[in-house]
Amino acid sequence: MAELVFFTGTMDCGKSTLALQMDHTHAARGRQGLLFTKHDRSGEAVLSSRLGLTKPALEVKDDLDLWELVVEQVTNGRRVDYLICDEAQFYTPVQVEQLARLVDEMGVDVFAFGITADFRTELFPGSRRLIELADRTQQLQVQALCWCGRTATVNARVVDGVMVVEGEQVVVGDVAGPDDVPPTVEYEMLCRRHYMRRMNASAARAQSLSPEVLPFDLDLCPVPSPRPRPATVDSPEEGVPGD
Ligand SMILES: Nc1ncnc2c1ncn2[C@@H]1O[C@H](COP(=O)(O)OP(=O)(O)O)[C@@H](O)[C@H]1O
Ligand SMILES: Cc1cn([C@H]2C[C@H](O)[C@@H](COP(=O)(O)O)O2)c(=O)[nH]c1=O
Repeated sequence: MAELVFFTGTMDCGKSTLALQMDHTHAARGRQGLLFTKHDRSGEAVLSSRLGLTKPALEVKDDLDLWELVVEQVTNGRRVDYLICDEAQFYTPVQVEQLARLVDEMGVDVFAFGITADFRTELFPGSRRLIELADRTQQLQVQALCWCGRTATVNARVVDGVMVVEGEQVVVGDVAGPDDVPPTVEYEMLCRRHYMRRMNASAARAQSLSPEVLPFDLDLCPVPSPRPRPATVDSPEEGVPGD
């Protein structure tokens, strides 16, 4: 039975990598699929993973009718067993409905990948529709970490080093690496607690270095280091005082 599955997680948790892996696995068994993406960081019509894999994909413009496209392919004699849909948060709700119809009426498996919420913690319209319609919504196993070591659940936007909570919903961008010079807009994954306090790594570091701050201010420990301490499964909060 064909399925509509939404694979989701924060930015940088491996969604595009999984998308390419699933394509590989299904293609290796002789199934035929189509790859779609929208606004990939690497440019138009490409599906790219931070692990270095890339593959050509069809760019989903707002006016693209996914139902029509697949029906046309099948009418022209091409087999379409599955669709890989990356950056699905950017698809329109109508396009998500077209994907659901392809599952139900054409028996095509649809594997969609995307983040659920934007930098304001509000759902993207495409993700909302996917959550509403998917047969299954699956959280990715690899989770990004906040600078404090907790599991990150929010994608914060950082402009010129400062976390912001207002602006356009869509601004294509990347997460910063430990040694990167920050570009104007970048994203940083935070736990809810530090998102609510507007405390990204650089803000926490700046506060901890301020002479006005008492050393026992519990909010400021630990000082964020370039590489966050991994949380353990048994005691994710161990050694993280202050919250
Ligand atoms: N040099 C590396 N070695 C191992 N893993 C890496 C490396 N660079 C990035 N990653 C991993 O790649 C994943 C991000 O992959 P990607 O598919 O691009 O994420 P997403 O599509 O969710 O934003 C993260 O889990 C990250 O830990
Ligand atoms: C939070 C947030 C993200 N985006 C953009 C930034 C990236 O280009 C993509 C997410 O890609 P990834 O493969 O999951 O890393 O979404 C945005 O436009 N607006 C936002 O609020």
